[in-house]
Amino acid sequence: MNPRPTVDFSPFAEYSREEWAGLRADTPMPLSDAELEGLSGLIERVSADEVVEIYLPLSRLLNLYVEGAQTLHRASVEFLRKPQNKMPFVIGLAGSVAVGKSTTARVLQALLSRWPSHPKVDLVPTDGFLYPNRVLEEKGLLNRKGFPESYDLSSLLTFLADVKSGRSKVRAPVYSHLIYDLLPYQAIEIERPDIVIVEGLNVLQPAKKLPSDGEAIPFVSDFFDFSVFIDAEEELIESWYMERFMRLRQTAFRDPASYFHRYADISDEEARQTGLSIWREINLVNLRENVLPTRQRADLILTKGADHAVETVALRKL
Ligand SMILES: Nc1ncnc2c1ncn2[C@@H]1O[C@H](COP(=O)(O)OP(=O)(O)O)[C@@H](O)[C@H]1O
Ligand SMILES: CC(C)(COP(=O)(O)O)[C@@H](O)C(=O)NCCC(=O)O
Repeated sequence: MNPRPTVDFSPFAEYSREEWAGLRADTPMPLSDAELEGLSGLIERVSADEVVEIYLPLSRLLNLYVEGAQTLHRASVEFLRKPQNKMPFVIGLAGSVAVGKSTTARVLQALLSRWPSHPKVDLVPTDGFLYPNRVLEEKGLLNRKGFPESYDLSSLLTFLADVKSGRSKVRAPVYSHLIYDLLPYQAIEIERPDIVIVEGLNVLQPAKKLPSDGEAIPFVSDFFDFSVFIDAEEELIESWYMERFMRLRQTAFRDPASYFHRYADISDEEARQTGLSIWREINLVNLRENVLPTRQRADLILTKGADHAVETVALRKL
């Protein structure tokens, strides 16, 4: 008997690194070595190969989506015969703690802002929408930072609704990893952006009912025009988390203002144990319970291997 032909039900088309790199076409590499250096996070610089082979094709694809949305917006303004403000294109960027969201967000911001049709690209990390430590403590959530319930969801939704209604100036609160809390008098102000990149663990979470009135509320991702999930094996992410933790111990934790200052002077082994237990008891649990289950909701999944090198790219079929 002939085996049944296999049917591909996956909503994604998968590209190997080589196939994806070939989609760059003639997009020029717009970043100098010095700019790349400035963009990288704490430990390793993002390699020029990575930018050329992965992030340039992605910026080219996103440019097509953004220009398509701009054309559609102009057509509907004409149809409605009502003047409307500039409408930013919103990109959601999700994935585990330490998988490389903020580094990727900064690379994309730099690349996307080189296109003349969308030069103003703003970046908003969702940690600014965590409840302040005082509130987390009252709610018994101080050890659940990053879990869905640790965010002020209505404030995040209000921010996104303001951005997507074309308001000319919108402010987002700011979280500090140094003091491990919100910065009370600071805000990210975004003013008439072309693109907003919203980066955070939980941006693809399904909607929850707000306890206040039991009304159904939107998904955060309802406000996204495109979303990206960054994925990697747990062991790799743990090693990136630990590398960053041990490096911070020699840098930021030395600052007496740092919440983690007490970890600056303990032995390497004690620090390693502390970092590992924060990873295993908080961030890994959150990855398994809340973050990973949202992966299939993204429009594009970047899967990384060792050294943060992207090995496959899965793009939602249109
Ligand atoms: N593409 C990359 N190439 C090299 N190192 C990277 C890359 N992306 C992230 N890193 C490193 O991995 C660690 C975690 O990255 P980060 O962007 O801070 O993660 P997240 O925002 O997801 O917590 C940092 O030390 C950063 O320097
Ligand atoms: C601040 C974070 C929750 C990330 O927030 P995000 O910007 O992804 O919304 C995370 O990086 C973090 O610090 N988690 C807390 C783990 C701990 O208690 O140390």
